[in-house]
Amino acid sequence: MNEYVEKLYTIARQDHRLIVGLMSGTSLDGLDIALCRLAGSGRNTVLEMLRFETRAYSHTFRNKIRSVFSKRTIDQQLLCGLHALIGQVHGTLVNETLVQWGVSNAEIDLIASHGQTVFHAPQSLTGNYDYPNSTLQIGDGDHLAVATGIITISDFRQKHIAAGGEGAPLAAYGDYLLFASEQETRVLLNIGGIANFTFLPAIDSGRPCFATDVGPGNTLMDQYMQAKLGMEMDRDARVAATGTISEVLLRALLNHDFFALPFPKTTGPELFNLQYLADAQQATGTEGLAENDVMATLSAFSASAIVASIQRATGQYENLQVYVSGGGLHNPLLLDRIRDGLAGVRVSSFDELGLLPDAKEAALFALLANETVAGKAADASAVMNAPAVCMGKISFPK
Ligand SMILES: Nc1ncnc2c1ncn2[C@@H]1O[C@H](COP(=O)(O)OP(=O)(O)OP(=O)(O)O)[C@@H](O)[C@H]1O
Ligand SMILES: CC(=O)N[C@H]1[C@@H]2OC[C@@H](O2)[C@@H](O)[C@@H]1O[C@H](C)C(=O)O
Repeated sequence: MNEYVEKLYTIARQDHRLIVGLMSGTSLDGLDIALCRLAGSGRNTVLEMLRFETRAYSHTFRNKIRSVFSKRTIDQQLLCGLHALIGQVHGTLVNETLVQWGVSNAEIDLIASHGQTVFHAPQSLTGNYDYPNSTLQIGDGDHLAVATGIITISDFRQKHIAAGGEGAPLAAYGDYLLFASEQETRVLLNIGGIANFTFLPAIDSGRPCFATDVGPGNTLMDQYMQAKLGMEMDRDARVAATGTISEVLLRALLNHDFFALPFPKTTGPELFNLQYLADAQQATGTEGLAENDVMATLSAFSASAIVASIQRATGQYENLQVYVSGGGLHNPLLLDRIRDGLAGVRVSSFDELGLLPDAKEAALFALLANETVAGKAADASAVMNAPAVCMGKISFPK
């Protein structure tokens, strides 16, 4: 028998597993690395985060990814090269981080690698029904397995699509398994490049859970800051806070069919990009708006889309509790606007649920790998659009 088949069998039967979850999101800021201890599976899963670190990408590496990221026309040689390069870089970052933590590779049971999304193309976005829903994450898992000597599970989104989904948001599974409460109705809002939330009505209510993308989180603000001001982000909303919202531009930004689509739905920077902003500015004659006013408006755009979606999903619910994770949690202006828009609803940081907000998505992929080796496919069947599948492909180190 292949030694790794036997090893995987042993790992699957352990009462707990040490899994390194990896996430590189749409912000391209770096690789989130979460060392998690997972016991059990399904609704009995206990996830404990032991270590977490974001390893920032170098400027050069980030720009290499940007050369193909969410673009419809690209150089295929670059895409091919990046598929291998990202796998290698992630392998090196995991090795370095484990050394830094004083953890040996042999102690780790599995790596769970999301990879880098370079294009997301649900039919609802492309309008082209000759092709199925599709999404592409690169950074091949074989490179991670060989570089680290650790069995690696990667490329989680394809099975979701094969089973009828859009490949996202996969947060639905972990959010439901770990955080659905018997009595409390919860919205778990993640504000990354794209904002998404999981709606978890109290289990006792018997109502369906679902996870959906909402629209832009930080991506438009980041893209604008990079293009116009040469900065990676509007740290602490210093620029947006000095601007004035253009109501006419805000209305134009919010006027897109995506916002009227029923839940659950997904999107990406393929739609929410600088062209989207330029079109709205042109339609409203606001091309001359000062940069801080544009930033104030983009911040209001993200906040309004988030508030409207949460209200639409939860309208009739009382005692609603919103828990926020993702980089947008660190943007005070954005958070204030969301709180103002959701007046009467408790909006707090995700760490109230016992998990570091910045680490949530990386930990989620550790949980998905745990389900794949030790769970049952049907474990999240209470969630709408969460097909009962085990996700990810398994790479052996040899
Ligand atoms: N102090 C801060 N002030 C303002 N914005 C911040 C701050 N810290 C982080 N952010 C925002 O958060 C972003 C990173 O968020 P995060 O790491 O959650 O994104 P991601 O995981 O790449 O996205 P996604 O979930 O869409 O894949 C940054 O690009 C920035 O826009
Ligand atoms: C295709 C893709 O990479 N989508 C990401 C992205 O970032 C946020 C949002 O858009 C979400 O749908 C998803 O990631 C999270 C981890 C998810 O699948 O739940």
